[in-house]
Amino acid sequence: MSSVIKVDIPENSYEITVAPGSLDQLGEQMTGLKLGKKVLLVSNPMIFKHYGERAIASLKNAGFDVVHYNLPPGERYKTLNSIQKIYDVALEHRLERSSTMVALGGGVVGDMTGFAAATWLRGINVVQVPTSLLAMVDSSVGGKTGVNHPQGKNLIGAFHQPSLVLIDPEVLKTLPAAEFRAGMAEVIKYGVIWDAELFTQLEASKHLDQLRYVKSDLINYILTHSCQAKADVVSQDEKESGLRAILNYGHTIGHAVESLTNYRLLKHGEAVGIGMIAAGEIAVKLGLWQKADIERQNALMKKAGLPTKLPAGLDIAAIIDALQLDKKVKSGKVQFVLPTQIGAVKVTDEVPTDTIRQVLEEMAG
Ligand SMILES: NC(=O)c1ccc[n+]([C@@H]2O[C@H](COP(=O)([O-])OP(=O)(O)OC[C@H]3O[C@@H](n4cnc5c(N)ncnc54)[C@H](O)[C@@H]3O)[C@@H](O)[C@H]2O)c1
Ligand SMILES: O=C(O)C(=O)C[C@@H](O)[C@H](O)[C@H](O)COP(=O)(O)O
Ligand SMILES: [Zn+2]
Repeated sequence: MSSVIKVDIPENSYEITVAPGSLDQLGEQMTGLKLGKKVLLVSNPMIFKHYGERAIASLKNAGFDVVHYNLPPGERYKTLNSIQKIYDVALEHRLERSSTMVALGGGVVGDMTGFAAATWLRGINVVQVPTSLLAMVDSSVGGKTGVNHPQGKNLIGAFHQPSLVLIDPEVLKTLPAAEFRAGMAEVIKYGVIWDAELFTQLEASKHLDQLRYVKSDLINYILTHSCQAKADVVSQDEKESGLRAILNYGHTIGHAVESLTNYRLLKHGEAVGIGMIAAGEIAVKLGLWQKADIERQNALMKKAGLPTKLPAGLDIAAIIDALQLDKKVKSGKVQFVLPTQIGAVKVTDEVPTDTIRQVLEEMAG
């Protein structure tokens, strides 16, 4: 079963195709988009080993002239230094304004390839072919691209929408289980912030961490509902001047924890899950959310195999300080995305620091 979701942004509209086996149709799918002949496929060694040759064969069959480059794997390499290496390859192979970079990988490859494409020759085409659950449901859609600064997460970047997002759920078969679990945090996020029906479906599933092996329509349902939620939000507010901030649910504390632990202890999705629990607890303490609802959220997080406590030994004062580097900070005030019911959130800067501290202390591992 395949589905197409439209991201409707003036002058930047594109489609997200979710279709099993579609990796072999990459070239064909790109043909209709009137892109130039030259393609730089960016991946990492592990993903390239699994899927690189198939992607390249499909591109070549469709008449594209392809070179490829593998980034070192991992969040620690999501840096300007890695972007410089992509530029070097782009220069060596004379990528032109009409050329395309194809990101074949998880969110790290996607964010960096997107940023290189956004900035090379002041912007060339990018196609996202996400291979992790997280990249399929989140990072490949919406055009946020970038890298980390040594002091903080995603501090350098640009909005640059892809020309196409091509999701082949079959590639999830090789995704390590822990990565699948981490991606599920962003799926649960959509349930809490936007799509109560998705949330209920996740609650009804017995095999949240095994879904990619189970023969059921649920994985397709999860991919399409998550992409639809993101497309709905981004279509209304491409550059986060308002509504889009809700996609940052769990990220205010999540990003602080991720960068304070030097991207070594937690995967992005795990840190976001911890941040969602913290934001939920803050919402309950402020009387915005019912206890019964946060219990549902946290039960889902446990069922998905996600951590629910802060890593041991983290300095709570350092987390509170790091919140100041969040991109949502306005006039020095930290903004939180807080749930009000399953499927709805509000953004507020009225969260007392004492409440944040109390919640973090309760969550200390
Ligand atoms: N731009 C956005 O809107 C957005 C949204 C969410 C997250 N992000 C970013 O995405 C990144 C996290 O992405 P991620 O969770 O995909 O991590 P990742 O890109 O590091 O991928 C996780 C691991 O899975 C491996 N992998 C990926 N697909 C595979 C497959 N099919 N088979 C085997 N191995 C595979 C990768 O090699 C890597 O080791 C973070 O940097 C985060 O900030 C960006
Ligand atoms: O697309 C968005 O907008 C999001 O906030 C999605 C997040 O899951 C993602 O991690 C994003 O990169 C965070 O954005 P940032 O602006 O806080 O870096
Ligand atoms: Zn995220």
